[in-house]
Amino acid sequence: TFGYWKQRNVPFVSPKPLFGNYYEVVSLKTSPVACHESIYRSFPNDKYVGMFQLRKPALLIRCPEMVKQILVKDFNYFTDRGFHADEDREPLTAHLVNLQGEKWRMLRQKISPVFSSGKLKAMFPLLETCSSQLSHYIESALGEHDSSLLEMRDVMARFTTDVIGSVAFGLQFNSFVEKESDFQMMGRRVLDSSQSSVITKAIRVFFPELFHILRLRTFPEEIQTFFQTVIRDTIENREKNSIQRNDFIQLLMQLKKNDPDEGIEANDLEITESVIAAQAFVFFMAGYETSSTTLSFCLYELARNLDVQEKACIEIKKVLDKHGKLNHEALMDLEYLEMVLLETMRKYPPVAVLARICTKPYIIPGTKISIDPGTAVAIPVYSFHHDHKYFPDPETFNPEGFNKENQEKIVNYTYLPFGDGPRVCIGLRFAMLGMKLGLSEFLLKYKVSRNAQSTQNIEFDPGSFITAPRHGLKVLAERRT
Ligand code: HEM
Repeated sequence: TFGYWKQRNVPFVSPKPLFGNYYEVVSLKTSPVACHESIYRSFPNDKYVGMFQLRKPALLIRCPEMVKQILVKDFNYFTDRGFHADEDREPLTAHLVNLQGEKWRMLRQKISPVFSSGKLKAMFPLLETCSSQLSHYIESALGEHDSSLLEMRDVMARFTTDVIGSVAFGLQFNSFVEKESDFQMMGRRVLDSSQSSVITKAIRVFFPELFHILRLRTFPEEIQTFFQTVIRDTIENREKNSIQRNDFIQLLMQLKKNDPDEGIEANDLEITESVIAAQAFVFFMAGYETSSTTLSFCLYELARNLDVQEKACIEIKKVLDKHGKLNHEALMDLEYLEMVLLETMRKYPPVAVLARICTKPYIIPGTKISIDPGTAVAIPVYSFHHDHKYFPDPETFNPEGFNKENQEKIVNYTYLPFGDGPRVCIGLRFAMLGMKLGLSEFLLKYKVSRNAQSTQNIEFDPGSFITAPRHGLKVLAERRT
């Protein structure tokens, strides 16, 4: 196995027996972000580098043109991520992120209209409720005090749990009131970053046959039962009582009934209750941590860059004056806040590496190098975002990098927080909308800054598959006067 790249004359990183180049990751000594970053930096003159994800050969891409080739032009050779769904034993894993080939294509085609701008606009009132709960919470956390040290990862996790719970599951979670709801607890268990969980996930991705033989589970059975029961009860309740609500569940139920709603194309895929449960589940899994870490990284940076914070706040007030409230149209006008969010995801892309797997024999364009089906491809988003070649002064937080003039200068396929091509994040617009709403609600009323107890430096969590701070993000919050 370890001769794979040598035989092909591809530069590669020397692997360790059994663990390949992932020993440090699996033993939680380093984060996946740091591991890929170190490989990316060790080969400054190469377009791609061979590596081994445990025993599986993988190609780490260093050249934007090749990124385009893989994500877009030659997508037909790289349709899957190499993650696995086991519909029979673990129906909750049969979701958009994991599904492969034709099944993924049909589902994506059916589900895409659910995220259209018209549908998102109709969902907006549900988001508004969550954002007003956010400011009630901050208000009570501040109480009589002028300022208070807040753990922003926790605050924003509550906000995004409420947002996604409301639109994906049709439930009011009240995460700001309850200490920890069953839902939050289940979510936390799914995202468990302990070593045993990391090892199980690694076996699932890199040794799917072994995973199956050992009858391992992606997560405990009660989690499966919990999410399925929540969806079943919601669907039953809505059908029985003819309840209509502008949320994802409603739209997915419409697909189940095969309602000929505008934009929804017919294909052979049957939308069952189990399919709905898996999608609602993945909207939560894919949307919750990504959005909440982005919001907390953003507030951490705003606490360090007070000029940026003031500029963002002035814009929010101006837009509020123009529209009378922070409605859907107002959020569309928040151009500077959008730049702030784009810069946050440049510095801290939640998904640090995009995964693809070669699905049919492929020759790297312009070479004679052949790649076999099953070979993994890793696109190191974090490393592109931190490469001086593409982003001058990458460690400085500077939203101006995304003003109209500078945005045009960004080299294509070097800025990829939501991925690209047919498998680009389906929740992109929804995520931007929710994050803008949470941030503008917050910044309108509160200021963030630093003191000796606030987080000074960020260390990434080695057990997390997304770019997350290891010890939370504390900032000082105070009321605006
Ligand atoms: C800041 C927030 C978010 C970020 C940074 C983010 C990022 C990403 C990235 C990088 C991918 C992989 C794209 C690729 O492989 O090319 C992805 C896929 C996906 N995301 Fe997001 N995401 C966010 C929020 C959301 C939300 C809110 C939802 C749902 C409500 C969502 C649902 C999905 C789904 C279903 C996929 C799989 C798409 C497919 O394979 O067809 N994401 N996301």
